[in-house]
Amino acid sequence: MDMTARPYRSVLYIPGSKDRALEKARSLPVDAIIFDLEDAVTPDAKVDARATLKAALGQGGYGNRVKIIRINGLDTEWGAGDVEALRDADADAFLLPKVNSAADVQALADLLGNGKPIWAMMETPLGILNALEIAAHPQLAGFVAGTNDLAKELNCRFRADRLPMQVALQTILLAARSHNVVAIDGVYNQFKDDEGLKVECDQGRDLGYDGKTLIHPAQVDVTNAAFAPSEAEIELAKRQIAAFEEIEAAGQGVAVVDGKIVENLHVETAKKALAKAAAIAELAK
Ligand SMILES: CC(C)(COP(=O)(O)OP(=O)(O)OC[C@H]1O[C@@H](n2cnc3c(N)ncnc32)[C@H](O)[C@@H]1OP(=O)(O)O)[C@@H](O)C(=O)NCCC(=O)NCCSC(=O)C[C@H](O)C(=O)O
Ligand SMILES: [Mg+2]
Repeated sequence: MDMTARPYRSVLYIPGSKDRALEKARSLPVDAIIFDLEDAVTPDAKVDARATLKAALGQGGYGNRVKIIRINGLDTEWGAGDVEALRDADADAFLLPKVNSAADVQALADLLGNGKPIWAMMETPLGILNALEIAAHPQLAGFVAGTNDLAKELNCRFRADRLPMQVALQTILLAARSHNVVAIDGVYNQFKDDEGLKVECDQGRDLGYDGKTLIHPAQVDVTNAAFAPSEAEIELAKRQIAAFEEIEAAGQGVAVVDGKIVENLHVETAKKALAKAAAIAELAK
């Protein structure tokens, strides 16, 4: 299931129980929203949150943002009820927490029964080790790294360079790219620290992630900028394409731009960057 043909720079979690946040998100320049029924909602608010969220989605106003509902795990007392209550809601995908295997994805697919795209939280050691089979599930369209749960499960420390997470982050990405699945990086918990957020965004972008999950509106601008092609990247892409076209017309296969070779594959990357910039500009209209 291909949901990759659009930007996912910023993916904001909104507690499904909070009217004010559900309202606020209608005006935020995020590419996608995760309407959360899991960790952002306390147990005593979980049942009521279903109706709150269904009403907000029914009311609409989220424009071209991708709408993803994160349900509670199917092994909890709320998971199946979440699906029952929201199966027909106006959402683009359902996000399942703590996915360990393709069988977990299939269990949600069976419950949904409507073929809706499924996204998986990648946040357990077993889930990471089974990333490839999870990505291969025909209904699976997106991965979200759950770096808080992963840190808890691994018993690793939070570090600015996320060294203990690298194997997991890269495994998620390898599996996603093997099966045309969207890959979104985990949250940055210190939501008032723009500098630290930028460092982590840049690392996620360097690794190849499509975007980052956010917990607060203050994180949107830094993230959108980090996951968009920069002016310099756009300018370079245009020069690479032009240079390659020129040498190709002369019957050659390798151009040189700024002292570096440019071959067919680099042109593909350059064209992708321009297409992404155009898609971002289109979203802003
Ligand atoms: C972190 C927060 C609890 C902070 O809330 P608060 O103190 O209310 O923030 P502000 O007063 O600064 O809010 C300013 C305005 O912005 C709105 N707001 C705040 N957060 C959001 C949001 N996420 N989406 C939309 N709007 C939001 C407030 O309503 C204020 O609006 P206004 O009144 O008009 O000025 C809070 O930000 C929060 O609850 N964030 C979400 C936390 C969350 O979703 N957690 C679960 C996801 S993270 C996770 O589970 C990761 C994964 O599973 C893993 O394992 O890693
Ligand atoms: Mg989690």
